[in-house]
Amino acid sequence: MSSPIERSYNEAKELYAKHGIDVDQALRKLEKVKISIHCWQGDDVRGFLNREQELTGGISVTGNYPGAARTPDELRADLEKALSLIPGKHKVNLHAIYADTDERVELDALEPRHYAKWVEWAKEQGLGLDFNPTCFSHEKSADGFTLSHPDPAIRQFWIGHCKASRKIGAYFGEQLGQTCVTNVWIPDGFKDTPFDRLAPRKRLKEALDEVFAEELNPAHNLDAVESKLFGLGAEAYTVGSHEFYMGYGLQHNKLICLDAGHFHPTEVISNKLSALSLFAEGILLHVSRPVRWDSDHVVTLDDELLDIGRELVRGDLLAKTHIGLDFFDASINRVAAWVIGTRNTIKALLRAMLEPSAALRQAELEGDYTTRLALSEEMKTYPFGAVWDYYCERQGVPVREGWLGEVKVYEQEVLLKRGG
Ligand SMILES: C[C@H](O)[C@H](O)[C@@H](O)C(=O)CO
Ligand SMILES: [Mn+2]
Repeated sequence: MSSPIERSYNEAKELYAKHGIDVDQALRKLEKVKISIHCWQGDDVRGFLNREQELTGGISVTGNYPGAARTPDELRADLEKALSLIPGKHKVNLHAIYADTDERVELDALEPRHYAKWVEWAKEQGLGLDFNPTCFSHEKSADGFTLSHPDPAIRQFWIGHCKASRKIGAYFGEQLGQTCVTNVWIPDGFKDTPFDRLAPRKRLKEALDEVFAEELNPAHNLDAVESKLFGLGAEAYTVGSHEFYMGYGLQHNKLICLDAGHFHPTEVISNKLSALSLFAEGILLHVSRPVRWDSDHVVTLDDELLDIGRELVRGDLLAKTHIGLDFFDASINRVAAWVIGTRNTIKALLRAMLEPSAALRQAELEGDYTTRLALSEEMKTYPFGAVWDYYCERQGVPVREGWLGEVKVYEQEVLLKRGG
């Protein structure tokens, strides 16, 4: 006797099949997509290397919801809880400051051994790991510059940290058999109008050439560079603008990272994917939700997220796009934030896989924009939810809001006992 969810799924399958959509095949494709889940949502981007250090770099976490992770073990426990509520097998994205070590070690002296416990855990959990040098929240980034700093000594420190980070990324890739994406983002910029926009960019270009000089096995580590339009304290100018990193990434075959909050408020990254895909080695996404500014809100299933899903699926870009998340909300349960944001991102991909792409493409080619619009609009009320529910049930995770009760229990039994 099939379950109500299976019955609804079978009815939905029949409906989609009328448009030539093979739903089972879509789910097999979806199951292969790994989302890179960012560790820093779990503790408000504080890390463990220097917990007294305040968060800098022009980014900000608001809210004071209790129960933030305070140790690597607590963070791994919270990630495990979130992952148990998310369908599929994914990756966890670490920042350098999340080293699991009792040593007092400087950023430019970090080594793979400082992350051995993370690798051991990832192996147990069947996860991949991604990585990021942490070029903020440090005394040597206090004046707002790192790789583009005019002081050669400070520049060398950050170059050393980024070089060390790439080696750690390659260690992750080699140990886990899943390529690690090591993404460089720096906060460098000016609060007010600069006199010289060019010199910092020349310094950054030369610094990155040093950072990337060592050839690493691309099966183990892929480098990414992340642009940004502005930050708190860098409102007037950022050294690593989109034009800079698009140029650098294309010239040096680096992944180009598009963060949804890093462009003008009228720009969306979904609109950039198809063009960039024709020239870039690969794309890294930081799926986020800017509200008024690069606020890093938890992603909701909004039009932009749905459009990102559509662009990736319609353009067959999933193989060259690494889908990372980047939001940090301390006003809600942090495990719930991971679950909501990751499930929504996967939903957006599934929605895109359940559209009559051949019919829509044909209608457009024939100039039949009536059918294109009518069919696109009608598909919005096809029983996508029945397919999503079945996928969750088949993947062994709670269906619909069933996961929320588990997070609330975890909150009572674990998070609230941490205090703070
Ligand atoms: C913590 C991340 O490195 C950071 O959010 C970066 O990716 C970014 O988007 C800064 O605005
Ligand atoms: Mn980002």
